[in-house]
Amino acid sequence: MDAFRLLTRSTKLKSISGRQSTATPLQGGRLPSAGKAENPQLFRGSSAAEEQQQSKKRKREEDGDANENSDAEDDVNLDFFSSAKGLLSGNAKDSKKRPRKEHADGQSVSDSDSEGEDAQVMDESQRRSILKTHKIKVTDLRDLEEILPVAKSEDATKEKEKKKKKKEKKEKKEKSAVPALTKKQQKELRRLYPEPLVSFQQLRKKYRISRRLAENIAEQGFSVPTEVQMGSLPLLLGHSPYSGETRPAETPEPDLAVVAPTGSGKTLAFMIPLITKIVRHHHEHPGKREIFAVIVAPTKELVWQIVNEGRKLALGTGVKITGMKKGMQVLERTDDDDEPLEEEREEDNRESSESEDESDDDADANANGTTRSEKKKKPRRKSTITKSDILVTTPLLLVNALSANQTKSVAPMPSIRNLVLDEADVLLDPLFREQTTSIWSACTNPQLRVSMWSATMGSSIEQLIKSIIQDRRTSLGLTDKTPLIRVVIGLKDTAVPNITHKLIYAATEHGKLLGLRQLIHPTATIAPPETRLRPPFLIFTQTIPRAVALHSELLYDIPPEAGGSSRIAVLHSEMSETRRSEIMKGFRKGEIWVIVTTDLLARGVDFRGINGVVNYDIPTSAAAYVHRVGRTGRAGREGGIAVTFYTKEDIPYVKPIANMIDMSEKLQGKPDSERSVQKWLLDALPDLSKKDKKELKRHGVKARQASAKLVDAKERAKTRISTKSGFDRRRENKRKAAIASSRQKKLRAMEGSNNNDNNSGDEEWEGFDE
Ligand SMILES: Nc1ncnc2c1ncn2[C@@H]1O[C@H](COP(=O)(O)OP(=O)(O)OP(=O)(O)O)[C@@H](O)[C@H]1O
Repeated sequence: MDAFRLLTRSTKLKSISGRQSTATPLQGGRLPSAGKAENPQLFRGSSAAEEQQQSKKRKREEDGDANENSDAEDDVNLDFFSSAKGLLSGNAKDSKKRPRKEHADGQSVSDSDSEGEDAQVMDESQRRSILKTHKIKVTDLRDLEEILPVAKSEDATKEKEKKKKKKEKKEKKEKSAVPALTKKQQKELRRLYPEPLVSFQQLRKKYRISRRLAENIAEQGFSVPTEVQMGSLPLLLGHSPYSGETRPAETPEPDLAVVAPTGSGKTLAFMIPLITKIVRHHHEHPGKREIFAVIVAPTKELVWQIVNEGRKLALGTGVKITGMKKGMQVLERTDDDDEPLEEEREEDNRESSESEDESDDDADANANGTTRSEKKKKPRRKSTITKSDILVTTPLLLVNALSANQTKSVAPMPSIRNLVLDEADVLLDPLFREQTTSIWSACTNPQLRVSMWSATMGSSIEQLIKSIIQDRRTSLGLTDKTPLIRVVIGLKDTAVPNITHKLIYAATEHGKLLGLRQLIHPTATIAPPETRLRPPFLIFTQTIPRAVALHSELLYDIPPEAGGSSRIAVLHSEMSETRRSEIMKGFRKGEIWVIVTTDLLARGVDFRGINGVVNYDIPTSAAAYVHRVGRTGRAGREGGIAVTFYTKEDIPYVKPIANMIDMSEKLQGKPDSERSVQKWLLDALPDLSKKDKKELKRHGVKARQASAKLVDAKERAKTRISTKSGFDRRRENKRKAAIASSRQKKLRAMEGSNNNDNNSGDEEWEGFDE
């Protein structure tokens, strides 16, 4: 027997996330592309189901004394608010008072449920323990006054007794009730411990999702829910955050803000509840089809990915999911303003054939029993009012559709009950904010629920969300108090914990190119093994011209016997939809190995087995770093690497990235000596002022900006992506110009001779070209 194994039998090489110590990506079997991830969960001790069993066992052993919870947070003494707290978070103290009742509740549910263990209700210590193990944190974001209805109503009664004499005093009293709590107490008051989803079987047994949907989930090979699914599905499917009990009819579905790592399965987490709700809606209103939910995503690539994922889940459930296209009509209008221009109609037809999903059936064509070719022949107004259940769109496409290409005010969409903002922080960023809020306010249904999802969400975004919700309530005159709940998985705004980070100083632009070549060439011996890249991988640049230039530099770097230039592609927003879609397909099929791109592919796009990400140009914010590198290490896959190059020009901007890498490695439990960012470097890098951060986010590193006006010629020369000398480049440019002018001449000469042949005689003959 291997002596080392024997010695280490009982030793777990544990990192902070409870994972086994990671080996280098060179060990082929551990590459993200090596196959299916064993477990998609990022934070785990044992599986959630095991955890539930262990927890039950512990509980039995403790013989009803489950209240001796070791969780430090339980020690908070909140006598003053005991009734409200018990109602809201059901804390340990409160459960001490009501163990029998909770037990009795759990019993009654399991008694009435014939489907066994999965349908049983967990007690609070179990819920806390599982949520803690999986780093799921649920918080009520409402104002404390709203969270404390009991305390408030008691106050109100007292005031009534005093016959409303001291109105000012009362307000003072109400206000001072909150500051009386310490920050810790307030925090604990906001914390919720909803029952997590421990297995996908529970979806059917406990939350009564449709049989077909459950089958579709299983067919896709999803066996264990990820943390974001564990935490958010019960909230959205009808489990009350206030206790372990099934949500009473009067408890509304909350608005939800979810911050969970990249690749952690957020799409599934918002799709399952939507499909479930719509299936129920169809059941209650047979024959009625209207747009029930809108999902907004920032790029077309992400829109079509969501459509495709959604369609796989909705197969056979009767739920229709449509991707928004230019010129598509989503509302019935009585005026003629929506009649599209001829070119729009053409574009619409073109996009239909370009969508990533070949089976992209137009909702109306299906509803009318017509084929796509028949549809094309018909006038558009009669055939394209979308009768889909879920519409997936970019903000601009929908705003244009609702405002007759921004010639009218945005029309309301009262049928929408659910609005999902995927990559919510970017949708609420100034770039998209106006469009997103227009869509939000167009959803006038009083029962609208909004859910917002991203791997990063700053506190300013949370504040913005709260104020939008409040403004909407005021403008629609709504009195409901739908809670806004936040679910955070792991540490907020950090990179996914299962990838290796490398920050490499390349000094100059030329140095970056050399560095990249060393990474790509499998035969290069100078490349350190842990930073050698295995395809498929993505390379990010700051601008479109830089992506194009880098692509043409790398075109011949992959040997012909391995497929040569066909293996590498460039993808950016100025390319045609068809080409973009072809490249995405080619990459997914494994025909293309490397994509050089801009931040267009930084968010949301899911290529399951990407082995690495190269930040050829540094990302423009820490959040952008999190999203870019999150294209690898999806669904818990280990072994992905993220390489970031920086040059002299980047030094003033690189600190937020270096900090982010350092924090991620700390969380991974890497010792100081193995960190890719050494402490001396962190100390030496200059801090970035708020203003500079903003500027960087908006325009990127100045020297690389696409706009010629902003950068002088000398600076631009420094950041040019090319290995050719100035002399060679000038010579080549001259040669290209000579060829072009000769072609022109020939063309003109041919046109001249044609005209002569036709006896048109309009143009002067310029003689033969030599
Ligand atoms: N329970 C699960 N088990 C295994 N794989 C899963 C599970 N849920 C989702 N996945 C897979 O995980 C991958 C990432 O999912 P998804 O694209 O929804 O991530 P995300 O959280 O939206 O990421 P991003 O923040 O980058 O948008 C997908 O390939 C998806 O099929």
